[in-house]
Amino acid sequence: MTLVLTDPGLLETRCLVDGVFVGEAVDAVENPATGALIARVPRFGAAQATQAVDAAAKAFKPWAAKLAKERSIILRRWFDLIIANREDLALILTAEQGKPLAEARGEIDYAASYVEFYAEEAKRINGETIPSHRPDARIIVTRQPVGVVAAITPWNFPAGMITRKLAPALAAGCTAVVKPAPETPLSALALAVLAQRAGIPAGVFNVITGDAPAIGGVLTSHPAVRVVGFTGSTEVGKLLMRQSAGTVKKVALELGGNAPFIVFDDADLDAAVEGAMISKFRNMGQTCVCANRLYVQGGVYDAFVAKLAQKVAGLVVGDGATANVTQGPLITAEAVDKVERHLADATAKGARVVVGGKRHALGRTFFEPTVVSGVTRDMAVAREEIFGPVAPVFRFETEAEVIAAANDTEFGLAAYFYSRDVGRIFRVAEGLEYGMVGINSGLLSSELAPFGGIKESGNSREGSHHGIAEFVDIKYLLVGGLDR
Ligand SMILES: NC(=O)c1ccc[n+]([C@@H]2O[C@H](COP(=O)([O-])OP(=O)(O)OC[C@H]3O[C@@H](n4cnc5c(N)ncnc54)[C@H](O)[C@@H]3O)[C@@H](O)[C@H]2O)c1
Ligand SMILES: O=C[C@H](O)CS(=O)(=O)O
Repeated sequence: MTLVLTDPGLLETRCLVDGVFVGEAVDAVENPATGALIARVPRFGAAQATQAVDAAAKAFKPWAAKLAKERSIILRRWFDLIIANREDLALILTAEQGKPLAEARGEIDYAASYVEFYAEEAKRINGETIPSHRPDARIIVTRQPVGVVAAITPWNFPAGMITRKLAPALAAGCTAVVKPAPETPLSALALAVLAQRAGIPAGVFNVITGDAPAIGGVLTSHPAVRVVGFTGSTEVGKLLMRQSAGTVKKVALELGGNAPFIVFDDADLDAAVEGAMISKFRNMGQTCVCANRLYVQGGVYDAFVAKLAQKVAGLVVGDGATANVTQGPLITAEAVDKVERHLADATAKGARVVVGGKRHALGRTFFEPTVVSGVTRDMAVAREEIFGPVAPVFRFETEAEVIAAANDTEFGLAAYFYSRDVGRIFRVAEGLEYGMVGINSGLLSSELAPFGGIKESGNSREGSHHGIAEFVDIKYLLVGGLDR
């Protein structure tokens, strides 16, 4: 399906370095639903990454010197332009990432909400005074922008993961170099076009595509880069952390997940099924906060599995650009292979496919939305991020048992549970070792809340006023001699 935009200028295929779109079209960007070539983007490497960082370093002081209100106005203009171009941005996103258009529109709204929020937060990066320990001196604490930020982002939310870093960074007065995922660079480049139109000055926001290890090598070692913001797999996050040690950079990590989704006997079962559907099947199961393990208490296990399977059977698989499609393709054929491996492992160890369970008749990167029951902790789906449309349902009997099972992972990003018992709600919420817990809800992401994980799911928070902390240095001023 040809990409027809109201503003063709948003299909930018060059990189943005120091306010100029540059680079030759080399690396293919393909539609995961059809395999069709959408565009080609530059294959930049270390040299161009260095140029981008140098441009960001040059732009830092003038950008930081602007009044907070001036940055706020420019960011608000960027927000207005994103909303005004929502449909084109959603079409680009669906074309390169595959999610249904309705979800892509939702992601553009979500991405824009961070720009809107931090356009306001820019004016509230306050300092403080602290009662002094000396009569002749005063203690002042200020918060100043760190400088150049490197942002490396994933393919599953190609717009939201950009603005969730860029908005607070720019609001704080930092400048940035963004390396988007090779599967989905066009959303980042379209956002860069709109950022330029909004008046974000040359060098403040740079986007480079190409050789990830070579670019990452520069972003994690260049002395001008103060913060490396990374959203992606835990494996790559650990690598970038190691590479950043040489120059003691702050590394803000948003990594993988393995979310438990727990349904107690006292839950509102229909609400739990609804929550499981959105938590599991949003973006075809390709989100870091997807329900990865569904634990259902014995008393409602069979009823829950039956209700869930009925809902899953009603999902419509197809090209995300087609109306009424609710499940698009997975991002690559390799992603389908991984899902197939997980299912084969589970069924070989005794799990039962209740609905779905195989590659979709559409072929290529399409997979049938699937529910498996009788799942046990020795199966790969209990330990690994599935990142596909498969809902493995475990049975449990007691509260203590399920909290222990839910915490039995190196990950700690999101967890969910359904109960209407207030004592249980507090016991389980406090017992779960996760950065975020959805209680009687399968969706918890908002720009108003601190998004992030613990353990090997990451160490940073994005969104809310907490999201600024990654991009400012706290400076302590002792003002003495006040008695002379
Ligand atoms: N915690 C969160 O907020 C969050 C959000 C979205 C995705 N994720 C996680 O991201 C993963 C899926 O995304 P993905 O497949 O793009 O992850 P990935 O780690 O493979 O890639 C993420 C980014 O890192 C880049 N990259 C890969 N190797 C690199 C290297 N050696 N040097 C520099 N950059 C490198 C990639 O090009 C991409 O831009 C999942 O694990 C998912 O859970 C987490
Ligand atoms: O995949 C990770 C994203 O952070 C998902 S969400 O849209 O923020 O929930």
